[in-house]
Amino acid sequence: MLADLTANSVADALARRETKPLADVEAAALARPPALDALEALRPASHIKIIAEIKRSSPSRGALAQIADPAALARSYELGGASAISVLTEGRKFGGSLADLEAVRAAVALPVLRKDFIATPYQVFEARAAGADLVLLIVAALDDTTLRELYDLIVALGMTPLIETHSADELERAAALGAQLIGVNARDLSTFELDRDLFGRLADRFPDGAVRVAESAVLSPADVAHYRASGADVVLIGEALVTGDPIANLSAFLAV
Ligand SMILES: O=C(O)c1ccccc1NCC(=O)[C@H](O)[C@H](O)COP(=O)(O)O
Repeated sequence: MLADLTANSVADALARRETKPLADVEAAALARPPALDALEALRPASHIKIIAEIKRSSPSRGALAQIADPAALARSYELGGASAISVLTEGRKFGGSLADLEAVRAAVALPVLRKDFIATPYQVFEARAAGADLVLLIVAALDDTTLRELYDLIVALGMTPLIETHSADELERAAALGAQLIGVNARDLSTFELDRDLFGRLADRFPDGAVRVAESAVLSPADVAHYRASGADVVLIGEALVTGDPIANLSAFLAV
């Protein structure tokens, strides 16, 4: 499933490239004001930090929320105390787009993450051209050569890579990159199974100094407290924020 999601995202990017050649997207990326310092925004603090996600639907849960105005939702997230915004830009299964990312970028002063199945430099340039400050790279979807190439390109463009893992081996590959922002996704992206204890089992394998992000499966303040007690600096939350009152939920999650 992860392989299909990635192949589809790459195919969609190739189709966009027909009308927007790489040189144009690269020029647009370089013309953007500098990316915001996401590492500073997410650095460990005395309280948990939250990356709040714009997520309309997903392969595991189907339709979640219409989100007619992603910019308005992002403003609510900012008002509610989120430290960064994640925008799912994949169109087929998540109902997202680069237009969502651009709208969110224009609406908030927080760092914005492009969350997609990134496997080509073109997609990285697209992210910067749309105003992203962070780009997700999923270790399980990439060989080491591609992972290194994309990681270096994200950094060269002034953005921060968020390196997503789901096992001890993948954490080692993230550490070998020199990654400073590393996530453990509780969701197995092939089976969709959720394991809220995975983060805790891997927490002591993060490289020294890396910001530790627990991704997925937060439905209640107790889930945030569980991740925090296991060593998370940051949690990334989608479903619980798009299906409830975002400001009230953020407030409850930040109070743990
Ligand atoms: O959410 C899914 O079903 C999914 C399936 C396959 C690949 C990726 C998927 N989601 C991306 C994410 O990692 C989540 O949107 C994100 O971590 C937030 O998760 P949640 O709070 O559980 O909505």
